[in-house]
Amino acid sequence: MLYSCVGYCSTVPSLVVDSYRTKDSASPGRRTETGAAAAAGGAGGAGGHGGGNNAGFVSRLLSKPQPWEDIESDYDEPPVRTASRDLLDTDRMRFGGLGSMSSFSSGAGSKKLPQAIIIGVKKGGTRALLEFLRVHPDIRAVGAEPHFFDRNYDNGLEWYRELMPKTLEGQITMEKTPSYFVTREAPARIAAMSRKTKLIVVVRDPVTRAISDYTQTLSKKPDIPSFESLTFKNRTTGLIDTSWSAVQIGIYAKHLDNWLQHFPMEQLLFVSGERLISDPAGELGRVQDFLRLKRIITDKHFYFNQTKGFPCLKKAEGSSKPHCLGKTKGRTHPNIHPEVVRRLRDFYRPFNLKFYQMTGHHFGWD
Ligand SMILES: Nc1ncnc2c1ncn2[C@@H]1O[C@H](COP(=O)(O)OS(=O)(=O)O)[C@@H](OP(=O)(O)O)[C@H]1O
Repeated sequence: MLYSCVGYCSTVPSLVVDSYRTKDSASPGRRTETGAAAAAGGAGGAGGHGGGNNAGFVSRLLSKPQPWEDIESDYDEPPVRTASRDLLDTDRMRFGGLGSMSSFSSGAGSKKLPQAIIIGVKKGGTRALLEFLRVHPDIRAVGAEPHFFDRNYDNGLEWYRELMPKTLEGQITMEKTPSYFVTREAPARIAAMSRKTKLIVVVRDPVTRAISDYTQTLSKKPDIPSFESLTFKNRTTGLIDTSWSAVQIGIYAKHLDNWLQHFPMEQLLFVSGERLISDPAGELGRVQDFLRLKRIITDKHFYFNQTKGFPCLKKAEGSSKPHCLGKTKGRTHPNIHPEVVRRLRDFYRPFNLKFYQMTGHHFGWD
């Protein structure tokens, strides 16, 4: 199945470069990224904490108001273009994944708005989670990222519903668009669709996540400045540049606070990106419970592929063949100087602690 990204592929990366222009392009000075991707403890679910006082806490930790609107969403995933209704058939054909195709061609069932959405985080492991979930017979998901609640909202809910695969009674419709988690308008928009929507967030150590994010951009724009020069506002004082999206996305407590203004914590599930790699069946068990589905996806569905270095499916949905994610998932990260990693860890520590407190779960990043 071929994807295209009309209207985004060309414009989105240039936004990234714009944000780099003010930056120094000093040499990378890369050595090793330390402490990254360490397997964390489990993941959090309902914690019952409201978002009331968190904004004050987070803003005290940040030196200035953040330009949330500028967060770059340069994903690997094929986005759905801003489409008029007559483009929908083409879009349907591009929604890779046998699930959407088989639902489409079978003609059975009807299209429904999603009852559950993977809202983030970028580079957290969102594709792996969705691909694994699609194995479940009671889940039907869109392959591409609709970006409805951030970029395509003006197309209206009917446009969005049309993108969905057909489902039968009792089946859950899902999509994933990782940029929702950092989109200020997304919580209110999703709540306006349905206050009952279940929200899943795959979170990953924010330092590793930032490096992964940078690695992705580097793969597309090899001339960008070094990770180090983008990380600091002032290298000598060690002041972190929180306006750089790779840094900003990892301030999970701040983004979560925005969601808690519109959804109770019980409707959010936090999946550990680290555990999704070290124990995919365990995390999938939690997700199936959260979605009130029978635990059908178990450790029998996974094997560890030594070449890939990640868990893969023994049989992909609608296929009898083993399936690993593509080569844009599980890239080799550049070595980052340990001092830079340490500074970033120090920066994120209070936000991480706040996030653990809010979710009622310790993710083990510190
Ligand atoms: N099973 C499996 N196979 C391959 N990759 C896996 C898997 N599980 C989690 N991951 C991690 O997923 C990271 C990419 O995250 P996302 O899919 O959320 O990226 S994106 O935001 O949609 O671009 C990707 O990040 P990088 O390693 O930095 O490439 C992987 O570490």
